[in-house]
Amino acid sequence: MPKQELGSAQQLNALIAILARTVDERVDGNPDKSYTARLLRSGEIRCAKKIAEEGAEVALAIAAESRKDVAAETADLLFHLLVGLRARGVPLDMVAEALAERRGVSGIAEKAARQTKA
Ligand SMILES: N=c1c2ncn([C@@H]3O[C@H](COP(=O)(O)OP(=O)(O)OP(=O)(O)O)[C@@H](O)[C@H]3O)c2ncn1[C@@H]1O[C@H](COP(=O)(O)O)[C@@H](O)[C@H]1O
Repeated sequence: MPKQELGSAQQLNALIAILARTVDERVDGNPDKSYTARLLRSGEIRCAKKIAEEGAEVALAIAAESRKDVAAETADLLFHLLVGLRARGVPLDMVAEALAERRGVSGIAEKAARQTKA
């Protein structure tokens, strides 16, 4: 399988930024006309349930469906994650910070450090 291209990640990054802005704009949107506005209006628990549902769909797609289905389900999940983050008032900066803090730290080393502390 070819390695992930940096250009593809940058394209996804740009699209996520645009989508996050759209989600922001929908906070005061009309729930009769906007799915995002409706979901935001329905509260954090509803957003959380949608994320769980979409996450399970990604998992099923990865296990047993086509690559195209995996990509489509992942797009659904990313959208619902953005809505859930907005519903909880978690800015993308905070997620970026959490990811940046882990950069270069192996998951194996991180788990070992946690087990030493316990
Ligand atoms: N990326 C998305 C996106 N991905 C998925 N969805 C919607 O998410 C919904 C949930 O998917 P499901 O398969 O679970 O459908 P469902 O069972 O009918 O949903 P529920 O009744 O359980 O909520 C569907 O209605 C999809 O259309 C999206 N809706 C909107 N966007 C983006 O958000 C923008 C703003 O959309 P509106 O807020 O609707 O104007 C759009 O232009 C898109 O760019």
